[in-house]
Order: sequence, then C-alpha cells, then structure tokens
Amino acid sequence: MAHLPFTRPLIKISGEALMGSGQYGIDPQALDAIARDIADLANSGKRIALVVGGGNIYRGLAGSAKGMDRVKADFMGMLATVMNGVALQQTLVRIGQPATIYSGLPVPTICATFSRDAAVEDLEAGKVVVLAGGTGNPFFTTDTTAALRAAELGCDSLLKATQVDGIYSADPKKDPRAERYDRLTFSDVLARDLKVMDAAAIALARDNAIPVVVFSLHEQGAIGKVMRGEALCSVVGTDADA
Ligand SMILES: Nc1ncnc2c1ncn2[C@@H]1O[C@H](COP(=O)(O)OP(=O)(O)OP(=O)(O)O)[C@@H](O)[C@H]1O
Ligand SMILES: O=c1ccn([C@@H]2O[C@H](COP(=O)(O)O)[C@@H](O)[C@H]2O)c(=O)[nH]1
Repeated sequence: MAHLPFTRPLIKISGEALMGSGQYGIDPQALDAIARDIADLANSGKRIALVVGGGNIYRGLAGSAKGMDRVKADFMGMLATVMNGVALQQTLVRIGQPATIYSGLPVPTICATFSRDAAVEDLEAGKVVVLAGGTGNPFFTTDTTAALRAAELGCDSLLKATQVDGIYSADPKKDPRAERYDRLTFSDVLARDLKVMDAAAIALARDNAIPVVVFSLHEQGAIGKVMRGEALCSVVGTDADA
C-alpha cells in the first residue's frame, strides 16, 4: 500500500459511520474518534474540506419509496446532513481544531450558506471546512456534493470514508465472492457500473482530474492510516494514473 501524497483532500464522511455500533443517529464516541483523526491530519499541515452524508438519519430515496414526495424527502435528507455537519464541526472545535461550517441548503439561523470564496479563505487559514446540506438541490447525493465541492475548492483528491475497505466487483455486503480492486480508472467504474459512488460523482471527479480514494472508516485512526499507506483502499484515477 502506497502513501497518498495529497495535501488538500476533500474527505466525504459517511453518515452511517457516525452511528458507531448503533442503528441510527449520532454516537458521541464515533464522532469524537472521527474528529480526532481529522484534527491529527490538519495538524500535519493538510488543508481539509469535509462533506458529510446523512445515511444515519434519513435518505430521500428511502423516504420516497415509502410514499413521501421525492423532493420533500430529499430536503429532509439534506437537513439530516446539516445535523451531522453541526455535530462534526462542534466536536472539532471542542477538541481544539479550528473548523467552520457552510451549508449548500440555506439554513441561515444554523450556519452560513456555502460561499466558495469564504470556504477557500478558511482552508488557507488552516481551518477544517465542513460542508453540509448537500448541493442544496434534490435528486443529488452527498457523493456528488463531494466531487462538486472538491472541484470548486481546488482540492487535490476526494477521499470517500465509508463502510467498506474499497471498491469491489459487486457490493461486498451482498456478494461475499466480490473481488476488491486496488486501482481502477474512472472509465472502469462507470463501464462496470460499480455502485460504491453514483455515476454523477465519478463523472465530475473524472472531468476535473480529481483522484477518488475509497476506504473504510471502521478502524481507529482510519483516515491518517490510509494517507500514510497503512490501510487498504481503492484508488480511482485517469487511464494515465492506472
Ligand atoms: N462495487 C462496490 N464496491 C464497494 N461498495 C459497494 C459497491 N456497490 C455498492 N457498494 C456499497 O456502497 C456503500 C457505500 O455507499 P453509500 O452511499 O451507501 O454510503 P455512503 O456514501 O458511505 O454514506 P451515507 O451513509 O451517508 O449514505 C458501501 O457500504 C457498499 O455496501
Ligand atoms: O445534494 C444533495 C445531497 C443530498 N441530498 C439528500 O440527502 C440525503 C442524504 O445524503 P446521502 O448522500 O445519501 O448520505 C440523500 O439521500 C438525499 O435525499 C440531496 O437531495 N441533494
């Protein structure tokens, strides 16, 4: 496993990872562990932007499958990511790591609406920038948000911290015979319809030449470990990188 040379990563934190061993919501211990891992990385000089998912609270598709209007359900999903984002930013600040939060969905009583220039200024000042509220639009996901914000903020990589230790030939939670890949191209992921991230996110990362790294957040210090080449991951790049 190789050390990852990135200095300005955008890290997408899975909402489900915030549940810890629970089935729903936010586990304070899991939140604390993730925040400490991120703070260690920030202290090593990396400029870090974070996009947080909402799968521990609400997903629009699940809501609409049960009869909810899709657009309203997606707004509920985006609100879930605002809750996770506030929890993460507050935990970072509590442990001494300067951090700001912006939301793509305007909720001005809670936090500032996303501004690219303000977020870049915060990154340059060494603050961790938490990006909640998705893109602010229904029919998208926080993976697409992560690829979009990575391009807007000039990030050099998109690290997807999730439930699985990489990209497999099929969903490893459903197919125990699925094979894990160390390296893939964007075209591989799209052509083989590997559903670890949605196609819109992969296409945006490809078009902006932003490598994508998928790894598991389950181990203590997982983000630091993957950056130092001490944990499994799958790297998606252009044909030239592969
Ligand atoms: N080919 C594949 N390789 C790896 N994982 C896959 C693949 N296809 C589907 N998956 C599934 O994708 C999941 C990760 O994406 P998912 O959108 O569910 O969660 P997330 O983006 O990490 O965040 P959230 O919990 O906030 O929704 C993995 O847990 C895995 O079960
Ligand atoms: O731009 C966006 C981002 C997210 N949503 C909704 O939020 C939930 C939670 O995000 P996950 O990526 O699934 O963690 C998602 O299911 C959508 O309902 C959105 O509408 N627009």
